[in-house]
Amino acid sequence: MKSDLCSKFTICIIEDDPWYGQLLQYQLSLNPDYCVSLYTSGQEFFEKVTARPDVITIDFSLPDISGDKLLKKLVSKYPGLPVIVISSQSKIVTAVELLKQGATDYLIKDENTKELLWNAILRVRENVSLKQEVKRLEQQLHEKYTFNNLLKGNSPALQATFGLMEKAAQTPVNVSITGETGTGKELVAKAIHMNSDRQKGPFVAMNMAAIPSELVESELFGHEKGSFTGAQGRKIGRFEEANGGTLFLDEIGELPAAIQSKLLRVLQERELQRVGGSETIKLNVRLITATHKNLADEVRAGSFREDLYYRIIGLPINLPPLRDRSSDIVFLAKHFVDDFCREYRKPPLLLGPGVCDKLLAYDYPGNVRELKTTMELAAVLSNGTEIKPSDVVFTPSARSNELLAEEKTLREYTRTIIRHHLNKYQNNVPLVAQKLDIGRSTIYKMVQEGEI
Ligand SMILES: Nc1ncnc2c1ncn2[C@@H]1O[C@H](COP(=O)(O)OP(=O)(O)OP(=O)(O)O)[C@@H](O)[C@H]1O
Repeated sequence: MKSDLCSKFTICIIEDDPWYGQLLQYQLSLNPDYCVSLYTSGQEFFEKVTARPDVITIDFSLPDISGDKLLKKLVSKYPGLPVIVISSQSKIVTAVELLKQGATDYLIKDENTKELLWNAILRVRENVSLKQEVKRLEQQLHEKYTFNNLLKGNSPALQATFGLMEKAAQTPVNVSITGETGTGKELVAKAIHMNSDRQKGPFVAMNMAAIPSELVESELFGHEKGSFTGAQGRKIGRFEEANGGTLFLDEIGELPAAIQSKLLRVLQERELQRVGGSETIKLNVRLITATHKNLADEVRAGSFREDLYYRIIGLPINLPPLRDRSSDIVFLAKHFVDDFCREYRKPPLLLGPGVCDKLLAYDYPGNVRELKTTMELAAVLSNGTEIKPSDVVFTPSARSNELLAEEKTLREYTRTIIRHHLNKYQNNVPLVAQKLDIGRSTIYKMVQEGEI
């Protein structure tokens, strides 16, 4: 690339006064990392230099071309190249004009020029290496956030999800993600954001179920000082925080009815007013929602607004539970163990005989999150070079503990379990009977008798 210059940091000086030019060349060449060449006119520079230098210094008053014209030519030939103008003119307006046109620095010719130029070039180098570092980090970030790198697994269901995520990343359409807890809904939302043209904007996540209902409105839309008791200062809401990026609303089914209409209005009008405020804030936010509920059922039951449902549904992505994508289970288990060993600098661990069978026999109510913690614990418990079945411990889920603590009769437990399955499988009685390994007639009878 730099064959006509050299492989070091290349500096071209364009200066018609040979004595002054040589002085600058000598001074800069004291740095062994620099390769400095001198040209006495713009014409000589363009004739001799074909490769892009790292920095150019130009004399403002050359005989063959004015400083501003030369600057324009250099900026258009080498976009982004640092150009330092050296001039005997100390007029501020000239300096400002040249800086506006793309000069990196403007130095006055006097007894301090050598030192000022030395420092200006050090700054340019610092800037160049910072830009390279940013580029490298951006590249790394991009690789880190590719779908394959974020979401591990080789099941056909996950591959199909990648196809939908690709479509979502390419367009600004709203996205709604459904799936049981721990299936990776937030990860999918983040991956879409990081692969969309909003990747440099913020990704803001808010879980509706985690916020007391009386605070949801102010969390989402912000508030002005004094707008309600306890509002001691202005608060910027999550919508405003996410401006220019993506807002991920988890557990959208929990959104209080009173706020649903305000959310609909904000989405339709793409602007909001903070609670207690009158200023209108324009929004440019991509919305991704998630829920483990069946929102269509919520609409039918009257607890979720139909118009809001159609507004947010956009591109639907369903993440199947982990137990229904068994080919991901062992793949993910291995991935989490490898990750854990790398992070804690432990030698790699194999999955020993019997581990895969044990992993595949379990039903993962907590999905990938549960598998992850189970495998991390297995890696901690393991004493040798492999994980044994006894290292894989499935902790009873909080849900089942809670359920047992209720101390119901067996009949009541049966009813609860059947009701849960009917809700989950949209009242598909044959499927529920098959899942629970009971006769369909048992279910029909309970329904008939009003027990369910
Ligand atoms: N395919 C996957 N590959 C790697 N890690 C995953 C995958 N799916 C989920 N995880 C991990 O599982 C955990 C749970 O994921 P996440 O929080 O995205 O799930 P969720 O569906 O949003 O859960 P919840 O409904 O409880 O909010 C996270 O640690 C996430 O990194």
